[in-house]
Amino acid sequence: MRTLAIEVRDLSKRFDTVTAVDGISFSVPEGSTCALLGGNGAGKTTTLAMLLGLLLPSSGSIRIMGVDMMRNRYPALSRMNFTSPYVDLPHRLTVKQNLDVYARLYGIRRRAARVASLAQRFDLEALMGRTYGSLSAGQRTRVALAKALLNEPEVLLMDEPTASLDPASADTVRSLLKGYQEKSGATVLLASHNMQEVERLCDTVLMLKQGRIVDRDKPAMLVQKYGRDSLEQVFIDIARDYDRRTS
Ligand SMILES: Nc1ncnc2c1ncn2[C@@H]1O[C@H](COP(=O)(O)OP(=O)(O)OP(=O)(O)O)[C@@H](O)[C@H]1O
Repeated sequence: MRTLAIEVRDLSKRFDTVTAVDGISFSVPEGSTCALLGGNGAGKTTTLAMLLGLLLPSSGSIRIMGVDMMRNRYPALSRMNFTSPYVDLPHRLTVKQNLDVYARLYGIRRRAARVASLAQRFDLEALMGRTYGSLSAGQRTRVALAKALLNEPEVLLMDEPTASLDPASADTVRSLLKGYQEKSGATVLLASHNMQEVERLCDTVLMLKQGRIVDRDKPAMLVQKYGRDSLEQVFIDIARDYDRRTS
């Protein structure tokens, strides 16, 4: 049996009157890629933020690489990384300075070589001297992705990794992510609204609705189960409360 890289049990998050995440349980086996899908406000970002320790859960447990994240997440954090449109990099530092600072923070050996190699992979070489704050949204996304791979994470959490990228850049980034995942054997959990991305990258899908997991399976199995041609149609069915038993 494969080792579980991520194990979430009965996880909930309440904000005053809103229950953003409502008792979800799931696990992600080591080396696999799992998608969190759901409409706006379904609880994807809140779930990822709790996994990263940015938000304290109201209840439940999280284990990442066997580490109880509620007790002491530090042994796991150095082996993880993340991208999120809600967490910015320092605007006044150049791209090169940003990557260098994070490489120091992560204690990377042979920093210059690692930064140069990621800059080349993410097509950042021409941007290295520019301040991060002066970049376009898509350029910032590429920098954030390079930053996320600096420490060669074993677990990668990604919130909308290609949201602001043009189709060609998004395609390149997906290939890079898939290549990294296959080469390193990393475990990836990503939230996305892009169904083609999910079908291409993910082994399993967790369908979230109003903070609950309403379905879970391999992308192809979901398409088959709902009698549809694509994951996009399944997503719309679930969002609109389609009852497959009556079809
Ligand atoms: N800090 C907060 N205070 C109050 N409510 C919050 C807070 N953060 C999130 N929520 C609420 O929790 C619910 C889940 O939000 P979350 O951002 O996790 O959804 P999401 O699935 O990531 O949505 P989207 O696809 O729109 O990014 C929403 O109803 C949201 O309004």
